[in-house]
Amino acid sequence: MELSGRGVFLTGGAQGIGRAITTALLDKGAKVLFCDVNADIGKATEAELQKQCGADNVMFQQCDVTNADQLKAAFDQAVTKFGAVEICCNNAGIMDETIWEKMLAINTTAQIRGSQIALDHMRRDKGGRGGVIVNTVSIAGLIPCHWFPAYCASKHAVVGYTTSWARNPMAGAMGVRWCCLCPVSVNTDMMTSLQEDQIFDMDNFRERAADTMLQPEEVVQAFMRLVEDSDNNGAILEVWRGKGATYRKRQLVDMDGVSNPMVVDNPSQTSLKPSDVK
Ligand SMILES: NC(=O)C1=CN([C@@H]2O[C@H](COP(=O)(O)OP(=O)(O)OC[C@H]3O[C@@H](n4cnc5c(N)ncnc54)[C@H](O)[C@@H]3O)[C@@H](O)[C@H]2O)C=CC1
Ligand SMILES: CCCCCC(=O)/C=C/[C@H]1C=CC(=O)[C@@H]1CCCCCCC(=O)O
Repeated sequence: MELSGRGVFLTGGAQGIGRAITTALLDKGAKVLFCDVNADIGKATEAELQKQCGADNVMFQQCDVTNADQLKAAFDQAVTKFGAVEICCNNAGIMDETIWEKMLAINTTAQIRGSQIALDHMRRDKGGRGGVIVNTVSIAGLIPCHWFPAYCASKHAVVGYTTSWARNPMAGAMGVRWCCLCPVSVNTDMMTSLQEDQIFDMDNFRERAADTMLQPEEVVQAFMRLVEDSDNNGAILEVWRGKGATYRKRQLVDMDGVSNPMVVDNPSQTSLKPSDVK
């Protein structure tokens, strides 16, 4: 997928992984509306990115993703500003077991709602242009993690949701691809500001996390692979330090959309192209 001129909607973009993704998309010529609950950091990021990439290409909107009306209004603003949204990144997330219901509302419910809003807008069978929805999950969406059971559950749910839509028999007609971005620990505020009571067994976690920590830019490279490779749908892309990004699962698709999916589990098969699919 060529990114130049594409409209993007991204949540949780004021800092961390969301900001890094926004910056990389702008560098490739896309136009991004990012939202965040934190207005101070959001506005400061907007000012910096507008200076770097042009005031017309990037815009911030304050939005609490757990508020359905605010989320829809922010998405609609991106559509109005750019003409269409063809890339949607549901990225906002928190890690705090003490407020697990709020965490599920942000990490799971809002990512599902954001996906539904994007699908309604993008689907070709209802007049849209098609597109790709990337949900920022985590390795914690794929394996059990004793440090944060509720966080882990919030992420597993998103993997189930995202990959289920990818398997929809109407996927080809809808022309919308679905992807899960699954990094291990990343050097962002989420990790550096983590307090003792927010997870279990913190000392053990810190030891493990320190050994595996990625920089946001490494996650961005994986994100770009998901978005730019129009041949995949239902992709679960793991990102580990030292190993780079590896597909756990994806479906190869026809060039014109997402028909004839073939599930590929073996990373050695991931160089297959749709023409290889029988
Ligand atoms: N940092 C890490 O080690 C990893 C993070 N992730 C995931 O990556 C995503 C981004 O996290 P990071 O950039 O690391 O964290 P971060 O804390 O640096 O950035 C998250 C952003 O989301 C925003 N946000 C939080 N609640 C919100 C709400 N209700 N409405 C709108 N925005 C809200 C925050 O204000 C912040 O700007 C999250 O979904 C997280 O679960 C996945 C794997 C590892
Ligand atoms: C290889 C062990 C890494 C464990 C610690 C870690 O890096 C955790 C990072 C988390 C921060 C936010 C997330 O979403 C990350 C979850 C990653 C879970 C990895 C669990 C791996 C294991 O149990 O061995």
